Amino acid sequence: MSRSPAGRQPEVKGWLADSFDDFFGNTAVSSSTVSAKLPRSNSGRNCQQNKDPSSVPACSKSKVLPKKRTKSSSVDLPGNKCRQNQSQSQDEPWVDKYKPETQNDLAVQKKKIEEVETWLKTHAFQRPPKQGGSVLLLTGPPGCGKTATIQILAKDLDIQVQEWTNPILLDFTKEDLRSTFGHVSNFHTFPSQAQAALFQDFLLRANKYNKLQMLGESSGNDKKLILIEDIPNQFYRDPSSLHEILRRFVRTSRCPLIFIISDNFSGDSNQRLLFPKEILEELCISVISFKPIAPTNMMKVLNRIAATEASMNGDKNYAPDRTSLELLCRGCSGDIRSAINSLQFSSMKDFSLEKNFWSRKEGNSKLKHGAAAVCKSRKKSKCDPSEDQEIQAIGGKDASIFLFHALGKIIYCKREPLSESEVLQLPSHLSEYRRDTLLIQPEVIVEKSHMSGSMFNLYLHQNYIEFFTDIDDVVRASEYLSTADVLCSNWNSRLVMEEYSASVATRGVIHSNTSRAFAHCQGGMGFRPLHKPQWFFINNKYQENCLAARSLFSSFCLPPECLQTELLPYLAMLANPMRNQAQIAFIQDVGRLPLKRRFGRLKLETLTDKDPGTPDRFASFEGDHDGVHATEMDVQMEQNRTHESGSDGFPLSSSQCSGSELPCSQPQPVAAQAAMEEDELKIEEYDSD
Ligand SMILES: Nc1ncnc2c1ncn2[C@@H]1O[C@H](COP(=O)(O)OP(=O)(O)OP(=O)(O)O)[C@@H](O)[C@H]1O
Repeated sequence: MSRSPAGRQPEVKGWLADSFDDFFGNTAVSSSTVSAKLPRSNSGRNCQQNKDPSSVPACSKSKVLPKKRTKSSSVDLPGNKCRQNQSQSQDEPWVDKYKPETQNDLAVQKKKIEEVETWLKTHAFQRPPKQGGSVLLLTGPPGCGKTATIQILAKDLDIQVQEWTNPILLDFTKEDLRSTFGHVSNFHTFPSQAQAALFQDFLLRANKYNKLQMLGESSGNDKKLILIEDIPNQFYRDPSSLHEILRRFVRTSRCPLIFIISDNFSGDSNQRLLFPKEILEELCISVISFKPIAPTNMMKVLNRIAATEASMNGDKNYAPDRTSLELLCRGCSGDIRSAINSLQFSSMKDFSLEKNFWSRKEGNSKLKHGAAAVCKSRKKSKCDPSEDQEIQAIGGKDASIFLFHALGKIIYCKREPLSESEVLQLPSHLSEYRRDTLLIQPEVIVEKSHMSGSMFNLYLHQNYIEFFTDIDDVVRASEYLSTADVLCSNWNSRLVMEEYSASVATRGVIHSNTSRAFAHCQGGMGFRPLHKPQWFFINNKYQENCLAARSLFSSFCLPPECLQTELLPYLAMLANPMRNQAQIAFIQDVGRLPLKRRFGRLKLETLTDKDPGTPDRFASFEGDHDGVHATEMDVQMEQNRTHESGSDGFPLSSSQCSGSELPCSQPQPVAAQAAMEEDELKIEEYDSD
C-alpha cells in the first residue's frame, strides 16, 4: 500500500544512501571528522579524488565517528561516488553546492579574512615563535563563515587541516581504550572523561607526527593546522582540564591550533568559560571575532545562487524576486547558511507553487512594502534585520540581540519623520506628546535580548539618565520605571506581568525623552558607555547583611529585615547595648545612618557589547526571584564562611572586613568609627559570657 512508485525509487535510494553511507560498508573511511583535509578544488563533486588513508589519526580508528553536519554532503565516500546523478545534484544542499572556492567568493568581511590570513602566515610558516604556542580562537555568530574562511585560506596557503570532531562513546570502556592505544592509558577512563582523553591524545599525535606521504603526492609542503570546532563536553564541565591540555600543547606545539566557537544568544559565555582572560594571556592565545555577514554581501551571494539556479532549472525552480531576497536576507540575522537553506527551501517548485509563498502569502505584499519603505528611508545598509520582527522570511532565524545593542536601541530610539499627511493632529493641550514614528518595537527588542523584563528594566534604569537632558523628562521616566516595578512586585503574577512591565518601562523611557522626540533632533548624542546595574551589588550587600543579622542576633528570633530596620537602629542608640565585638561592629555598620556620613558613588562596571548581562549566578534563576535569593544566600554563606571572624566565630559581612576594597553601599567600619567619634557616642564592649 505504501510502496513507492517504481519510478521514484532511485531518488529515494539516493538520499537514503547518502545519509546512511556509514551503514553501507563505508565505516572504515567515514571519519571525515578527524581526518586531515587535503586542499581540493571541488570536493563535493569530484568523483576522482583520493582520500589519504594515513590522515586518519589513532582516535578516529577507534569507534564510531560521526560525519559533520555541515560537511555531510561534501565527503567523498567511495560508496556514493558512483551514485551521483542528476537527481542527487538537484537534492544537494545549496550551501554545499555553492560553497565558496576562493577568497573572493567568501561573503566574509575582507578585513577579517586578511586578519586570519596574516595570523596563519605568521604561525604556520614563521615558526618557531618566540613565546607561547600558536593558538587562535575564532569567535562570531553561527554561519558567519568562520569555518569556510579557514578552509579557503588553508587551501590557498597549502596548509592541511586536521580537524577534531567528538567521537560518540556510547559503549566505550577501559578495555576499548586499552586495545585502541595498546597500553594502559594514564587517563582515567570512565566514560565522562574518555572524550577528553581522546582529545588530548589526538592533539598530541596531530602535533607530533607529520602526515605520511603517499605515492603521487608532492613532498613540498607538510604544513598543517589543527582545527577544533567540536569541543568535548567534558571541558564545559571542567574547563581547567582543557587549560591543562592547552598548557602542555603550547609547550611543545609544532603547528597552529585553531578553535572555532560560535556565539550563542547568551553572549560569549562559552568563550569566557573555556577561554577566560587569564588563559588567553597566559598562553598568548590570539582572538579574532567575526561579525554577522553584512546584508550587501549576503544579497550578492543569494542573487548569484538564485540567478544560477533559475538559468539551470528555469521551469523547476521558482526564482524569488529582489524584495523577497531582501526579506530572506533580513530574516537570517547574518547567518549565510540559514539564508542559503531558506532560499533553497523557498525556491522549491512544490513549495513555492502550492503554498505560493512569495506571491500570495497573506499580508506579505504589505510586509514587503513595509520592508522596502523602511529600507529606503534608512538608506542601504542601515536596514537592521533585528528591528523588523514581523518581516521574517521563511526559515527566518529566531533572532537575538546582545543586551548592549538592545539597550542602545531603546535608549537611542530611532525615529522616522512623518509626512504632513501622516501627522496625527493631537488636540492642542496634548501637543507636547506628539512624536515621530518609532522605528523600533520595544517589546520585540526586549524579547530578543533573551532577558526577563525585570532584568532588562534594571539595565534601563541604570543607564537612561545619561541620555536625558531635561530634569522634567527624568521625572516622568522615573515614574514610568516605578510603575513598571510595581507591576512586577507580586511574585504570583510576576511571570505574566514582566512583559507588560518591560513594555511600560521601555516605552515610558522612550516617550519621556523629549530630546529624542523627533527624527530631526536625534543626532549629536555621541557614544556613551553603558553600565551594569548597581542593584546587583546592593542586592548582594543586602543578602549579606540579612545573613549576618540573622546569625549574629539569632536569639531575638526576628526576621532579618526587622532586625536591621528596627532592632539594630534601637541598639545603636543605646550607650551600652551589651554585645560582643562582632555584634557591635555590625550595629555600627548597619544600624546607624548618621547624616554627617558621606556616601561615595559606586564604581560602575561597564557593559561590554557581548556581555550576556545576567550575572552567572542569576542566569539559571532568571524570573524566579526567590530562587535568586536562595542562590545568593548560598553564595553568601560560602563567602561568609571564608570571612569568619577568628575571635567570635561569627560570619561577618564583607563590609566588616577591613580589607574590602569594593565601593560599598554601607559605610566601611572605619567610616562608621569616624562618624561615631564625631557623634561622641560610646559603645562599650560587653562580654556576655
Ligand atoms: N559566499 C559564501 N561565504 C561563506 N560561506 C558560504 C558562502 N556561500 C556558501 N557558504 C556556505 O555557508 C556555510 C557557512 O558556514 P560556516 O561553517 O563557515 O560558518 P561558521 O561561522 O563556522 O558557523 P558555525 O559555527 O555555525 O559552523 C558553509 O557551509 C559554506 O559552504
